[in-house]
Amino acid sequence: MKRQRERICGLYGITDGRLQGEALLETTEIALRAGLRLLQYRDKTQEDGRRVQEAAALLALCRSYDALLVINDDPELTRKIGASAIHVGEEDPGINDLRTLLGPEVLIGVSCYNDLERARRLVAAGADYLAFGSVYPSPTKPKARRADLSLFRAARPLGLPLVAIGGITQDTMAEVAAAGADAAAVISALFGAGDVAAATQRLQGLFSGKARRHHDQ
Ligand SMILES: Cc1ncc(COP(=O)(O)OP(=O)(O)O)c(N)n1
Ligand SMILES: Cc1ncsc1CCOP(=O)(O)O
Ligand SMILES: [Mg+2]
Repeated sequence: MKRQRERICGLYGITDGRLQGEALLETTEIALRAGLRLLQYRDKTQEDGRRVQEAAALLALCRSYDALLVINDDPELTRKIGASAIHVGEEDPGINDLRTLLGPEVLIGVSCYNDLERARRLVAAGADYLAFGSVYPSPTKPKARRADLSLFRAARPLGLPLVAIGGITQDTMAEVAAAGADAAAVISALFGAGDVAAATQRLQGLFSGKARRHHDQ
């Protein structure tokens, strides 16, 4: 199966590490039922047994909604459950090692922070999407480096889908889309919302309403 870069668009939900087990699966299904089609499993613990169980269950759930599951950080977990996408940052394994372990068909997303040179290098190395952020102060990762929204215009010629991350809420979603991001990755404003179904629909709608059609630019 070919890497599905066109699926990197719109609302990109990332699981909240505070949700585990049944609560994680139930909340994720609420978001999927409300229309989420791109999900990252992000769990920064070392609790491998639970992580394998949760990731495998999320993969089955995502497939039943025709959603793409991306695994954060962990190539071994990606391989073990047979996921078709992984996200890595500067402290994670590099693209060459990932291709050796996971093969040519797995989609690889990379964190570029606020660094266009890093983005250029990772395009050359074979990345499938580029993430920039934190575009706003992030409640989940308050110490994350900040990145300006102007990066999305600057990175457009690199030719890959562009993801914005960090502190994105209903108040800022339209601005992120208008800046030229293809997708907006969200943890707190989605999985921390009182009504996850309503938040999914609202965030997705705000993004789609302002998304640029890049071929028109
Ligand atoms: C879509 C997306 N963008 C950026 C990140 C951050 O990755 P990283 O810098 O490796 O930090 P951690 O998430 O691993 O703490 C991401 N996970 N997803
Ligand atoms: C993983 C990560 N990398 C930069 S900010 C961030 C967390 C995003 O979460 P939130 O949407 O709650 O700010
Ligand atoms: Mg990482």
